[in-house]
Amino acid sequence: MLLCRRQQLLKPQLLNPTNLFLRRYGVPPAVLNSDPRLDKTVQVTNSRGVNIIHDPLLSKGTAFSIAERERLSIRGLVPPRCQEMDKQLLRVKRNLDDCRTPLAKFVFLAALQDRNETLFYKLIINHLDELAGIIYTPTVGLACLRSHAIYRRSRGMYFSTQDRGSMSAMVYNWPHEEVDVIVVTDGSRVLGLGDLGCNGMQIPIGKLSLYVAAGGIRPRAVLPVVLDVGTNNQSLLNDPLYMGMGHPRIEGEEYYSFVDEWVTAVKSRWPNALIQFEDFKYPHAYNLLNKYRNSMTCFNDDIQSTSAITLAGLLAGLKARGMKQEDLDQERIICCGSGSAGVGVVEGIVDCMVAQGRVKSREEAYSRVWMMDQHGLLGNPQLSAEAGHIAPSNGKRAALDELQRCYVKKDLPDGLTLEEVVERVKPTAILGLTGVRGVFTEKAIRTMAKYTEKPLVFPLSNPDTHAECTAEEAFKWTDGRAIFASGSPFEDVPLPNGRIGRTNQCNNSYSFPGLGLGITVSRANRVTSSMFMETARTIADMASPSQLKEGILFPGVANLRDVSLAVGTRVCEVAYEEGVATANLKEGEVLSEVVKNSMYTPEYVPLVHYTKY
Ligand SMILES: NC(=O)C1=CN([C@@H]2O[C@H](COP(=O)(O)OP(=O)(O)OC[C@H]3O[C@@H](n4cnc5c(N)ncnc54)[C@H](O)[C@@H]3O)[C@@H](O)[C@H]2O)C=CC1
Ligand SMILES: CC(=O)C(=O)O
Ligand SMILES: [Mg+2]
Repeated sequence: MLLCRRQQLLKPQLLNPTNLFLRRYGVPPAVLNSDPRLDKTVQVTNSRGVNIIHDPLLSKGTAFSIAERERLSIRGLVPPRCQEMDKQLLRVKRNLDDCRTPLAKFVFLAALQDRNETLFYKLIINHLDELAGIIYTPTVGLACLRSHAIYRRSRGMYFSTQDRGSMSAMVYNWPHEEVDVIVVTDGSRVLGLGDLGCNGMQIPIGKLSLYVAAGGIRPRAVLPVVLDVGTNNQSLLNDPLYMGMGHPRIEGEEYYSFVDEWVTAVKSRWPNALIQFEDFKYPHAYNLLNKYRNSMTCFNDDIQSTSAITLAGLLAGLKARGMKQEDLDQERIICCGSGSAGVGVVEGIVDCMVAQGRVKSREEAYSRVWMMDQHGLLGNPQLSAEAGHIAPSNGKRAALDELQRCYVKKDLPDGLTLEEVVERVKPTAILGLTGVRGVFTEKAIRTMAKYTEKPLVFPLSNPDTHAECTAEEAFKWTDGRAIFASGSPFEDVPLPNGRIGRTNQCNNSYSFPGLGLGITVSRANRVTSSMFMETARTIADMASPSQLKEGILFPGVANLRDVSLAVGTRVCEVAYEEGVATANLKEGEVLSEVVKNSMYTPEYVPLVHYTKY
């Protein structure tokens, strides 16, 4: 009886039972097979009435058709006029524009996401340029700082120290069977803002909103997670509104076995899900990546996808100066910050130089990069002593790890200041991954500009208040000659000669949505290094010659969906080339079309009620 009724409502298109429909709507194979006419242009639910209105994945607000209201028992529960999405968009945009501060906009958008995800994503996609800076950096940073104060409704899952021993049961509390992408943080290094404990939840939420809006992952297939292992942030611990565990962070073996329990639990329910590690402090970030990268589908965003976009910036920067991508070995690069992101970025650069074959060895590639940390240059302490002064780093710097040691400059004194290094090295590019405002000093940048016609100045730390310098400073100190890219958005800068100093956003938001798209479409069982290098190359090729001439390295944020499609397609190809793809391609299928067609677009589809008795 029910099936007959349902059949009347469905479009008469034949579907292959193995297609995405199964995954998208959670219809059991038995049902699908009994009704081959089901089409992905309908959504099946076992909810009814007010439960539909209050489910953000199903709700259409005022847009339910009269037929839907009838068959879903929601007649009278919404205002009488059936208003389509265009009217709703008008209303929410007006309301949004009335919000006075970025944080108020953030709260408004979060509430919209909690009411109606389809409308939320439509709004975000239509205004990506304007709204990426609200749901993502810089405003998401502020939202993390204030998360305990602006809390309205829970989103995602929290696993805390009081959940040890229960995680494999807890994962079944998540209401959705299908999870494609999980972004997980322990809140230990949130952007450049430090340890924010479970307030860090806003970061996985924001990242996953971009996974959906830019990468076309389905909203019901994403899961934001916080691992609450305590916090060392005393002001949060003292705050009566703080919602996380009220103890200092657990460390060492206790910490790693906690994460291990979570990984095991998640893999037991969603063995194919991609896990993105996000904003874990150093060295946990590396230790976790190294522990899990060869046994499951995971990557670390700060280490690996930041490396992809920064490499893309450098490769495009070469072209913007009339050189070729293959000339990367011609660069002299100072990297301020030798933590997770810094080391990840320089390793990606070295990998690329080696792959290009212009350097004879990895060691030769290391020689093109000068690494600094808060104690100055990673150099030779012996030379500092011989020069008669104690290296500023002496006794203060923790022992360098294996990767950091590769970048130590034996021919330069340890602990040299940035200005001293710039004077000696005459860099062509300077990268900031310190999380500290003002690290790029006027003297350092002016000196750099003395020796380099078009210096690449990349203050990549987030949010904008923690950038190593501002766009205005970079252009002023280089007489408008800088090629500028920052982690958080900066406005273009009008220059005295009437030209415009173009700013670029060099943020992993250009890389991770496409990576996730390619990985999930190919069902890759591993995330390989080539995926990141190919992501870089793909993005580096996207700016037009006229844009490059103006100093524009990437398509604007408004084009993130196109960037993700291009990256997703290339990553998918790499997955098949390297034999890590597990999804079967059908004869004659064109990969770019498969990827494109799999991308979620926020549209209302007819809702169908179905319960299996
Ligand atoms: N644009 C983007 O896509 C991304 C940007 N980032 C940003 O990078 C920053 C760092 O992130 P992580 O590497 O994960 O942090 P981290 O804590 O692992 O590393 C920070 C590094 O900066 C160094 N440092 C601190 N003060 C310094 C100073 N005055 N001079 C030179 N070095 C100094 C520290 O010694 C440490 O090596 C954060 O602000 C984050 O927002 C991170 C990932 C992606
Ligand atoms: C963008 C990013 O992942 C970060 O700043 O940590
Ligand atoms: Mg991050």
